[in-house]
Amino acid sequence: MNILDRIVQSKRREVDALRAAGYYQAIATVSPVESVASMAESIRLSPTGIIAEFKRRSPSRGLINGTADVERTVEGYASEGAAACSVLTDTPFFGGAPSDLARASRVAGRCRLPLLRKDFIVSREQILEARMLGASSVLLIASVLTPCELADFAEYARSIGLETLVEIHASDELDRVTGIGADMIGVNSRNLADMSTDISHAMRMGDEVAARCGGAVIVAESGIGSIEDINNLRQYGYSGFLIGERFMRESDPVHAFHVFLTCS
Ligand SMILES: O=C(O)c1ccccc1NCC(=O)[C@H](O)[C@H](O)COP(=O)(O)O
Repeated sequence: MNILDRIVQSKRREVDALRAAGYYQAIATVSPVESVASMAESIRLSPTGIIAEFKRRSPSRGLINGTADVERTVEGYASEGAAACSVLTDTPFFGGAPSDLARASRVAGRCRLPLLRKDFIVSREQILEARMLGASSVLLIASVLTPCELADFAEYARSIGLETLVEIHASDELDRVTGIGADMIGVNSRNLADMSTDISHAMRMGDEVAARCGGAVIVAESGIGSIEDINNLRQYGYSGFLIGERFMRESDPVHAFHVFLTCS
């Protein structure tokens, strides 16, 4: 069992427990946070295309940043030119929480910054929760969902005003994601079998994804470390760039973002 299988197994248990405790019924009665701008459109119009991620820890790196404040970081990412922010809401593996998304959405709403709920979605309830907490999009990971679940979750997200970033790693997953109306297709350069990250993986897949994406925004995910990486990825059809560790590993992620844009 690789790390993704372990995370998804744990997530299914977590969702079952929350359902049994009546949590999802309770949040369905709350008024949703006003929805913010389209993430796909924001990436298309953005000079940077960067989706800056708030990630405290990860299975591959352990603790990355135990002190950064989510509101201050999201506000700073927005003012430095991020096209969108990704907020990890998984607790056991990434040290995040749904409350991080709620806090991020307070500042994101003010600066019209789209937020991605970055989690391991295995049920419609998590998608509704994302909407209630102020996300404008959710991540759907193709390899952990059946074709029916993938199509159903994409349709459900759309029906409640959320966009989808549908993630693949290998080109044989492309067949499953074309035709479900994904707003964005992400290619994750992290190999979850051995945790290695190599952005040339995204480069190799770029042309094929671009040819078959049906107009979706194409996002390169993981392992991006410099503006040069971004410029290289752009040559292969990418216009969105999901970056976490490069910023979060510094004590001041906003300053790291600024330096990345101006000095790398
Ligand atoms: O980051 C991990 O170790 C990880 C392990 C298992 C599943 C997912 C994982 N990461 C999620 C991501 O996709 C990244 O947070 C995101 O692409 C940003 O990557 P990076 O810039 O390399 O932090």
